[in-house]
Amino acid sequence: MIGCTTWLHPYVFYLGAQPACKPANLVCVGRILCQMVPCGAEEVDEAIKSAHAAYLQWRKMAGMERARVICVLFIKGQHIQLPGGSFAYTRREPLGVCVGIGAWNYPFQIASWKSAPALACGNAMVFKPSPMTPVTAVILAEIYKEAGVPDGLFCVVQGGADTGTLLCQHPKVAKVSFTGSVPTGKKVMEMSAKGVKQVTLELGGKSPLLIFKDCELENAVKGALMANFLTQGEVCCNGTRVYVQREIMPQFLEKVVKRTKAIPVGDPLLDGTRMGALISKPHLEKVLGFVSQAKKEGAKVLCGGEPIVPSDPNLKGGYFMAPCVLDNCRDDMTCVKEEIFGPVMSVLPFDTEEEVIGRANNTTFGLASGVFTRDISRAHRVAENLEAGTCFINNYNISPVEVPFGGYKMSGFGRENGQVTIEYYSQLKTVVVEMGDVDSLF
Ligand SMILES: NC(=O)c1ccc[n+]([C@@H]2O[C@H](COP(=O)([O-])OP(=O)(O)OC[C@H]3O[C@@H](n4cnc5c(N)ncnc54)[C@H](O)[C@@H]3O)[C@@H](O)[C@H]2O)c1
Ligand SMILES: NCCCC=O
Repeated sequence: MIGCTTWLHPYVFYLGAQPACKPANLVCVGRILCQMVPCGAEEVDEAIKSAHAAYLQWRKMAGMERARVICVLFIKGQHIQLPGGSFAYTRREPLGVCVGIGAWNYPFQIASWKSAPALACGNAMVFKPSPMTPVTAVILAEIYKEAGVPDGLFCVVQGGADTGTLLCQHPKVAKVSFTGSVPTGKKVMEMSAKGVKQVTLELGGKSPLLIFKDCELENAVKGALMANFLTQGEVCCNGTRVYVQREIMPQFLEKVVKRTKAIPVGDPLLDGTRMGALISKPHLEKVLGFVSQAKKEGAKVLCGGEPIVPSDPNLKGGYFMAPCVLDNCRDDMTCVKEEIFGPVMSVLPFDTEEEVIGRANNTTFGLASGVFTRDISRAHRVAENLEAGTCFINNYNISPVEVPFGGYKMSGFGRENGQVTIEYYSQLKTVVVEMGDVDSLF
């Protein structure tokens, strides 16, 4: 299998174990979508070697040539004039074989956000999806192959922590781009440090959303729902700490609860559905555990927070829950401090701008943030003062690929998307050119 675009060990992957079933259904109702055996040291080594062989050809191609198969961003160096007509220039060169390790919540998007800029900059990539979502990275490999990406340049290896460890420790790997939780991110950074490999870390969050009394309330309510319930709340940058200025709290809660109760939960392949099942039974139990803990600590459940069985008998056994709004929250509660990664919104009152900024920043995370206000000066002042990699003004969870995305503090470093990504998938070579004689001291 060396040299193929998709790294599929014959014993690794059984796609379509139940071909009559729709994938989303299979995930929803807990039936088997596919089975796989994790890649071990031998397969990981073969995948990296095949990626390296492809890289040696790919790196020599001009951007225009690579653009025939992948839409290449403008990659350019600088010209620097020196005394006496001499000059220097810089070249942006690829790093080599990059590793991508993905989380389960946005499996196709994560694989694309990492591999597309990596390949565009002239690198190869070996990608390991989460064992919870092994399929879509393979589909991406097939798309690349169809587009003309050379064999071996984008390889998919399957597996969990052990396979991820082998990838991070492999001496031929130049960079690891990781998306996942903070504890795993720390391990990835530690392993990469031993080999002095570059790292990008896209980690978890507990982002604040600030709603001022001068906001357009309907938009703020819609924004709060987008910030909490998109993709069942399994979104790293969700604004799950919703700070609402005290004067508008009653109206806000009434509207937010009414809309939350009306969210259609069920089969995500149906047009009318707005929320599907959570990723797994243990994850559902973990999210429900956060709701129980919140109640014990004094929060009031205004709606949701319990498992639900949709009326469609095909969905029985799926990991569905009713989206939840928690009132009476305080900053010291577990539901306000920890990432829940499910459809649970914690609402907290505030009085002044200064106070709420201090509270919003009082966290080790710093992935995203949001503010709803009609006051343009306040909006930009708040955006400047919030310690987060993104601040959404009068909306939430907008992530087009043209716009850089990434964290502050323990939410990670490095950026994905936008022109700046080039800096994270290339290295700068300086070439100094002497136009006169050598002025030697010796
Ligand atoms: N910032 C972002 O862009 C972003 C995007 C999506 C998800 N996330 C975060 O991801 C988390 C949820 O995803 P998860 O549960 O899959 O995270 P996770 O950390 O458990 O796993 C992420 C990936 O790391 C692999 N892995 C586990 N142990 C490893 C090890 N020791 N060495 C190398 N690889 C290892 C896993 O197999 C998986 O592929 C949440 O915290 C969420 O906020 C962040
Ligand atoms: N909006 C992109 C979020 C990816 C993280 O979960």
